[in-house]
Amino acid sequence: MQQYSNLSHSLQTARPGQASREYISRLPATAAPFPRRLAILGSTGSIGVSALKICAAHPDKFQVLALAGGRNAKLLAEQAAAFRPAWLGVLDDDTAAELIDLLPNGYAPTVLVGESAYTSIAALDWADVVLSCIVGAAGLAPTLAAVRAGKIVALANKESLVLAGGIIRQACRESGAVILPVDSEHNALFQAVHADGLKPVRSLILTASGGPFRGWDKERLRSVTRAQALNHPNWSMGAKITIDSSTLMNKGLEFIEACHLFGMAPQDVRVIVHPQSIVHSLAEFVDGSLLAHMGPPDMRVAIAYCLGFPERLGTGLAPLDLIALGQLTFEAPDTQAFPCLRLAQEAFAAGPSHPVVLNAANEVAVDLFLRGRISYLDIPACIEAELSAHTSVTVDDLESILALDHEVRARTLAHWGERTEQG
Ligand SMILES: NC(=O)C1=CN([C@@H]2O[C@H](COP(=O)(O)OP(=O)(O)OC[C@H]3O[C@@H](n4cnc5c(N)ncnc54)[C@H](OP(=O)(O)O)[C@@H]3O)[C@@H](O)[C@H]2O)C=CC1
Ligand SMILES: CC(=O)[C@@H](O)[C@H](O)COP(=O)(O)O
Ligand SMILES: [Mn+2]
Repeated sequence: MQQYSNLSHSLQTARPGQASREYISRLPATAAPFPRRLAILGSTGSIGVSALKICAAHPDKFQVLALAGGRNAKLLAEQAAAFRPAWLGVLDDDTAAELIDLLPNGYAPTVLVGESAYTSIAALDWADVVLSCIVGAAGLAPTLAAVRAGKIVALANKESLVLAGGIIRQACRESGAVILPVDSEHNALFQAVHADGLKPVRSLILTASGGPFRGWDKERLRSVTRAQALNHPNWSMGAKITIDSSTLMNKGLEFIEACHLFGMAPQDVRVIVHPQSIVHSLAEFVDGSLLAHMGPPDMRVAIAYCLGFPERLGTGLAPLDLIALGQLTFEAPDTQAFPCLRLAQEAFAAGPSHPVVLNAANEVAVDLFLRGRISYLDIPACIEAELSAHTSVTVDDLESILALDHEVRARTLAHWGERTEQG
């Protein structure tokens, strides 16, 4: 793993613009040995399920060592029966009991329970690659545990970088861990920057679909329903990120993620709306060239790239039919109707504790909206109110980040959870 590890570690600790040509001669042709031993945190979610499709398609390349879900015992039991990992993780005792009941006779994995299950699995000695795809702030401690253990971390949980980008980058430097970005835009950028041998980058351009309400004004957004907001035009994803996509908070989180991941100054990361979700992002170089990554809107592309890096693995996806697509269009984001992108950019500029507040308020607001307790437009209103009330505090370790996260959650829930139920 060593050569592989060095290359990618350098990529993320240096700004691409500062990377020298020496990387090119170190590009590994056949670096990490297969089969790779894989731990998946969040295997019962949308990303986890897609990742297991890649594993099933390449049984010679991956050994599934550990799977962790939250509370979906049935799906985890099915996955465990198919892949026979030695370790399983779940959130609570009831789920563990249900899971154990469902496991096939003669297969007795170690079942770990509770929050420590995820950090233990993340740091398992035997794991080569950890796929971090738990949703939300719950993914931070496991991501950090994997990074501290020096793993190759295929990172889908963008919230980890939003909450603790600086700490994670420092931990990568100390442990030699590498992060391979799974998030489609950052994976696209990784591929574009990598393909060009890490030459100086002038800016990064993140594409956004614009979500299901692209072109709507605030008046129309007032009456958005849960079902409408969960109906993403292009991607099939978990509920929380689907709502984030619709409010443009997803792009706000991704803006922060990109700044940390690629060591970019905020003014060098731009967002454009591209409703077809075929161009997944673009890197702009000093000579004016733009390298775009295109592909079908299916996360198996990005996941396979990370799990197989630097090899490319088959995904079984049909080739893109560009003639059938006809046209690819681009437009500016509407930050009046969708203020969450601006709120995230302002939070990033305001200092490290603001993104923690942004994320906690957003997670609570999205959950309240999904439960019919607040309206769609209450989501940005709630986040803006929390950010306005916040004065910077020091968040320089996991404990202080989680303490602030819990405090903001409690306050947001107390204030917004008590409001009149929505029809
Ligand atoms: N889906 C996508 O296409 C993309 C997702 N991402 C990111 O990847 C991450 C996962 O997204 P997605 O797969 O859509 O999410 P899902 O909601 O589909 O899945 C979430 C996973 O996390 C588990 N989980 C939820 N809460 C906890 C908790 N408190 N402790 C431990 N495990 C928990 C769930 O377990 P269970 O269901 O068993 O309770 C499930 O396995 C997110 O950070 C998202 O932003 C990034 C790019 C694209
Ligand atoms: C697939 C993926 O990476 C998502 O983050 C996606 O980008 C969501 O689409 P939006 O562009 O609508 O946020
Ligand atoms: Mn994305």
